[in-house]
Amino acid sequence: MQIFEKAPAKINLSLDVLHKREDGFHEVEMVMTTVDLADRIELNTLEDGSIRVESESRFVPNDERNLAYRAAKLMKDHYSVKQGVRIFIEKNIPVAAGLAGGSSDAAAVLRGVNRLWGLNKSLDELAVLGAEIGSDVSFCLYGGTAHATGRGEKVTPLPAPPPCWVVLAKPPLGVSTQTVYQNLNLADAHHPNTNAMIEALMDYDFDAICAQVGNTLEGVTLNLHREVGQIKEQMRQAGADAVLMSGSGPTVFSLVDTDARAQRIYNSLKGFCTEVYVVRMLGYQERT
Ligand SMILES: C[C@](O)(CO)[C@H](O)COP(=O)(O)OP(=O)(O)OC[C@H]1O[C@@H](n2ccc(N)nc2=O)[C@H](O)[C@@H]1O
Ligand SMILES: Nc1ncnc2c1ncn2[C@@H]1O[C@H](COP(=O)(O)OP(=O)(O)OP(=O)(O)O)[C@@H](O)[C@H]1O
Repeated sequence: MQIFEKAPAKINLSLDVLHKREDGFHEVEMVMTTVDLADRIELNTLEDGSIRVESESRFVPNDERNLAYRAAKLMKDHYSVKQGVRIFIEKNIPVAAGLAGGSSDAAAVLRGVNRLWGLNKSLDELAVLGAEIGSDVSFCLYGGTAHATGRGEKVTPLPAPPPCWVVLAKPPLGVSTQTVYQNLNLADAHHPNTNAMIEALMDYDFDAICAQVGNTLEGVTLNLHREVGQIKEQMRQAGADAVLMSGSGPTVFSLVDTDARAQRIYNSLKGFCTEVYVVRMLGYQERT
């Protein structure tokens, strides 16, 4: 049997870090949404019980370090499944970019092997397993737009934002999420107003959403990599309605409500960094 799953990237419209916890993770409060830049996952049953990962991308590991492999292994062990799976990842989301590419691949594999192996588990049950793989995996399982708390694994759905264009630009460098959290000094960090962002979504108010974007981790990555600030400035000058770094970075996104301005921002960045995308906000839950 063969099935396909779509694994969309996420952006953090709002990311607040509250405090460091006893377990080393940080308590966060985030508003996240999916965008139409996605990896494509192909799954085939392997009757010999093995798990294999393949990708044409040279940036992703093809062994147990791959989050997609870990997702399949977790499902196989947890539900005592005899069959195996070949996972092919068509990698379209930039790696180590702050767009949750690996987490979304893992979530797609959880959903996919659930179907492939006929397990019929609920998304809520899969989300509990997903949290063992990474903090963003639970959100990626549901997709859409959501409020995420805890270390990111407690997910409550929110209404989709009004349709708009999202321009994504990643400078040619990767960022380790762990390093960014380690370098965060909460005493002088910026804290976005999460409640105001949730209200803006409830009101379906694009201007209010743009006014409320904010990310506590942005200052850390800006200090580490000046390219992030340069991209932000370039996007602002080209007419973006809102500009923010996603997750721990280094990808910066802008929100724009006309395609002409989205194109202008895209053109202004093309000479500056090679990985630039103009995509739609998905907002609602996207499957397969
Ligand atoms: C930056 C975000 O992507 C925003 O959506 C997430 O907070 C990070 O999610 P993720 O990449 O799935 O992160 P994980 O794989 O769970 O954790 C990677 C590392 O980031 C740090 N980490 C992550 C999440 C969190 N709430 N607090 C943390 O301090 C920890 O040092 C952890 O070892
Ligand atoms: N399927 C995968 N796709 C991409 N990276 C993977 C995958 N599996 C493991 N990795 C490893 O995970 C690391 C982080 O990659 P990823 O693209 O998920 O980062 P990210 O977008 O910054 O994630 P987040 O936004 O959740 O912090 C990379 O160094 C990569 O080697």
